[in-house]
Amino acid sequence: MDDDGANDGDSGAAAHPLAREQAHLTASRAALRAMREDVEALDIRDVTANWVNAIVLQAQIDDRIKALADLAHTPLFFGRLNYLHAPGAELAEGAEGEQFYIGRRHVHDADGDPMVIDWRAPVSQPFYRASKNDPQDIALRRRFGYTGGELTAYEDEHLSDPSEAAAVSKLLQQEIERPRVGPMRDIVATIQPEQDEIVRSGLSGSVCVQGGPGTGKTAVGLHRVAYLLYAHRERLARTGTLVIGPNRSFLHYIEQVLPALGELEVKQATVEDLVARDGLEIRGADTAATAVVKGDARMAEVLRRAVRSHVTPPAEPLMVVRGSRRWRVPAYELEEIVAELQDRDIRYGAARDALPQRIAHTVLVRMEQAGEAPDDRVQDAVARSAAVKAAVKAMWPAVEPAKLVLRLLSDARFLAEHAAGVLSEEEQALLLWAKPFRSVKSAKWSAADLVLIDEAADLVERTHSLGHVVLDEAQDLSPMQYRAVGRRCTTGSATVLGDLAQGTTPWATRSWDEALSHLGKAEAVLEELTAGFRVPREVIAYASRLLPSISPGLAPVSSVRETPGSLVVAPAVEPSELTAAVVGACRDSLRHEGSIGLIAADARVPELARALEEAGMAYLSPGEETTAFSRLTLVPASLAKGLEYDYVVLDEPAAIVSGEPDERTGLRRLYVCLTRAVSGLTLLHADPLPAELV
Ligand SMILES: Nc1ncnc2c1ncn2[C@@H]1O[C@H](COP(=O)(O)OP(=O)(O)OP(=O)(O)O)[C@@H](O)[C@H]1O
Repeated sequence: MDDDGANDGDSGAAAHPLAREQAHLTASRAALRAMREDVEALDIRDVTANWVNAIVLQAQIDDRIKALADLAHTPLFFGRLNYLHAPGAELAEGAEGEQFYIGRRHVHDADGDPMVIDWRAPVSQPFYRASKNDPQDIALRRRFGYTGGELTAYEDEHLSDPSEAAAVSKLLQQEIERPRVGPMRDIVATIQPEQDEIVRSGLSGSVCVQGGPGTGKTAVGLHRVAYLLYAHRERLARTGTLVIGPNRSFLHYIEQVLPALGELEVKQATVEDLVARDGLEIRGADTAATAVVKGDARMAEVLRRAVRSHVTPPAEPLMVVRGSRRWRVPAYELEEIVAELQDRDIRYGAARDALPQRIAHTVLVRMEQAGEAPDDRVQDAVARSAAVKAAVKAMWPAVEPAKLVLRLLSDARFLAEHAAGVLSEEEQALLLWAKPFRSVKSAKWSAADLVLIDEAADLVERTHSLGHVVLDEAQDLSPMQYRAVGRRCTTGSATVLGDLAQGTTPWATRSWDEALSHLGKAEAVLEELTAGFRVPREVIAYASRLLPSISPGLAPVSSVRETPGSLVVAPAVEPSELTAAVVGACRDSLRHEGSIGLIAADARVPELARALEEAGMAYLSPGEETTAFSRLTLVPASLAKGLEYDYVVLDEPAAIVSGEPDERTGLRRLYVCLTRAVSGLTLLHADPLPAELV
């Protein structure tokens, strides 16, 4: 057999393929070390003009050194491709094939020849996409297996050999099934073809991915950012990228993935972070009914009208005095200027800034007509004169966004004036505070209020737009929140990830078309992921019983994990015995390798926390990293979304359902909780299980 035929064997013989691959790994590591040493040896004393430059340059060098680190437990390369012909070369008869090792980052030798190719490079793409049906000029695809940082196995596919049957890769399966501990990790070695298409889709277009639990949406979103930064590094360094997730614990859970891929610059935030304003804290909460109205896209029209209502046509002519002369601009001319600015598609604040010069220009025209020869300085002086300033203030006063929203929520007449024909009287009543607040500072703003203020702020002054935004768990956003995210990528593109069946807010997304239009990305391409990488087949089948009630029409996930015995539904116990039974189930689960999540209705969490403490079992909060000391996390149902654990113990499903304002939301919350397990789910209950599950 040749180089590519044999599989495992002893690495003693230098000629053995495995030994040769190990030697390439050793050489690549040495080359990476040399690259790092080159950077470390840079002496910037002579090239920087001042200390600011020096600090900036040194920071860049430090980042580069960090990026060149060789992490002992992350394989430097995980695959190899042998092309039939040299890629890019004319596919002429006799053109030579080439061989590439695919890894997390580019490594070259002292001559600059590549030893490892970045997974994001175009030549790496067939590693993810080529198949027997479409070999993409690949003769051999080799996957490497590692044990504790050592290269110990490999597996070959001869994609262009018609005599070899297509087979499921064992190494791939093992990698997918590796137990989970700690934060989320990257999936560069095993990105699937349908995922890769999303990861590598172009920067100019937006993509929306509908996918059931565990289909890799979050993973795909993060790898897409890494890919875009590789393919469009300069542009995105200028314009910026952002990943938006539902809450802090989720962001903690995913925050390691991009740095592990060498990308340190990507910001992560919640929607609340985006709309946060200095000096305004969230101290209030809305009822569901009020929050629904505040999150409705029609609020944008109410705000638009309210902002524009500040423009008042002039009642009197304007008189500007210069030296011994007085210049008069009649009211109708001022009105024309105002009308012209109102018709233009510019922000309220920008129009206000333009107004003094417009008025001054009119005065200048008059001066010229009278035979004077005023220059730009005269125009500036007129624009800055007290008379013009006063006129501008009267016609186009400054609008403070928070004050405007304060007034809308406190002043029934002001609200009615701008909501007439847009919101019903009942809806207006829901918006008004029972006891109005006096000032922006003392008001108990809710999360939805800050989104309204953000919308108002954008009417006054254009929000800064980024180059690319990834929006995860999008299904929970209100239309007004979609707008808030959308204005942060007006000039860029977006990747929207979500699952309609996991929407647990009263305003949850009903259709992606609708959501994308609120986001301002109606042209986004809708993709669907259906292969599940997290939840074992038995467990996802059980959870999918809820689908007809929570999201009719959505196809169930088909799991790639065959784990017999992964689902245990314990018989009902007496209510007084439930907590003890749950603690016992946690103890049993801890006998397995990996992380354990105890998920319970929020209201049950304090009691379970006490019981765990009494039993002497240490536990973590969601998003906290598992340690040698504790692998058990106590998860309130409201924070379970997006997270995963090897083994999940699920406490009292009926309480999770009844913990939500309505039954559909309750069942959706339960669906989220049922789909967090990678290897096993144990369900304990005293109350009857929801009928939909039985
Ligand atoms: N191609 C893959 N190879 C290996 N593991 C994968 C692959 N795709 C996804 N996974 C793993 O499957 C798990 C679920 O992925 P992820 O959290 O991205 O799913 P999701 O669709 O966002 O789920 P949810 O809807 O529950 O938030 C993660 O552990 C992820 O690393």
